[in-house]
Amino acid sequence: MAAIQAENAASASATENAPTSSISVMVNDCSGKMGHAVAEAAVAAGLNLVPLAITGPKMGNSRVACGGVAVQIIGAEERDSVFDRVLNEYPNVIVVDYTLPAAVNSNAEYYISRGVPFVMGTTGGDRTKLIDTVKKAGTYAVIAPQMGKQVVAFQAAMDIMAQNFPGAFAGYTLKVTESHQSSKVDTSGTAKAIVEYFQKLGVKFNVDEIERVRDPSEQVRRMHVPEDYLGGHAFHTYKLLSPDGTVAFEFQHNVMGRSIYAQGTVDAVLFLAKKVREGADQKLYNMIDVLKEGSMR
Ligand SMILES: NC(=O)c1ccc[n+]([C@@H]2O[C@H](COP(=O)([O-])OP(=O)(O)OC[C@H]3O[C@@H](n4cnc5c(N)ncnc54)[C@H](O)[C@@H]3O)[C@@H](O)[C@H]2O)c1
Ligand SMILES: O=C(O)C1=N[C@H](C(=O)O)CCC1
Repeated sequence: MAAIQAENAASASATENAPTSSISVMVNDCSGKMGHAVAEAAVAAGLNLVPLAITGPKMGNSRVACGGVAVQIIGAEERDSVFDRVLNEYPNVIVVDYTLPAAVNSNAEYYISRGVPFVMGTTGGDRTKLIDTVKKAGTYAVIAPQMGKQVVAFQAAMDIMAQNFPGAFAGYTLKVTESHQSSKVDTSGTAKAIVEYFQKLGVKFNVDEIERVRDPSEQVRRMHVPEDYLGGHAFHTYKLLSPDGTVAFEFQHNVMGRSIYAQGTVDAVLFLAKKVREGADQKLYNMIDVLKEGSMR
């Protein structure tokens, strides 16, 4: 730990005067694709990146550079000792979780047990249990399957339409197609969230009907994903058709790379740090709450 801290002291000086350097953030797992993007964005924004992170069980014992900060990656089986060290060194730490669906609920329960505020960007798991557990614990958290601010704005527009015009599209059919990098193990959490709005609008559709495209050649040929982004993209198309086939709607949001999510996650961390400092009554937030606060960079 001392060696890593010494190595990071030099790079930390670059962010010494950053207005946000007082906010310490631990990104689990910054050796993963999204976690690494967030860690780099956090350092670039002047946050104090904790040089320790948790990865999958028995997958630790490595180091990863994030924006010039060397982070020691330790397996989840050692999380108690890791958090003992982190909480001693960074008592006001905020944790960011970009792990895997299988870890969502247990990781959230662990952060709650250690009393740390967290931003849960990982999708999947038992979302009802996740929300209920955090609500019951009263832990400060931002939980969202989509951290890209502009996509969240689209989500909010869908939410407003569903709240104001429930049943407006009753009888319409819906086709949802999502394409992500072939390594993505779950169905798009964003698509699942958007489907809930269409359901409130009266459309009969189940998340099991969402078409997942994961084959790279099909993604290039059919979805027109640029080859450079086959390893990191999120293309979503929603097609609505009236019962008599004479009225059609199509909504799309296509993201290449991970920058939009990384920037949104940093906004979520800054937002949550403010709520913790203020001792806000509300503890559990989503990304629409972050957008509504308006204090985004
Ligand atoms: N909210 C958003 O805007 C958003 C954006 C992108 C990705 N995601 C979600 O983030 C998650 C990760 O995506 P990715 O592309 O980075 O995947 P990835 O496979 O590249 O990274 C996942 C990492 O989690 C680690 N891990 C597994 N179990 C763990 C555990 N118990 N504790 C700690 N770490 C563990 C793995 O070792 C791996 O390094 C997915 O659920 C994805 O849907 C959300
Ligand atoms: O790359 C991913 O994985 C993404 N996951 C989120 C989802 O499942 O909706 C957000 C988009 C990218």
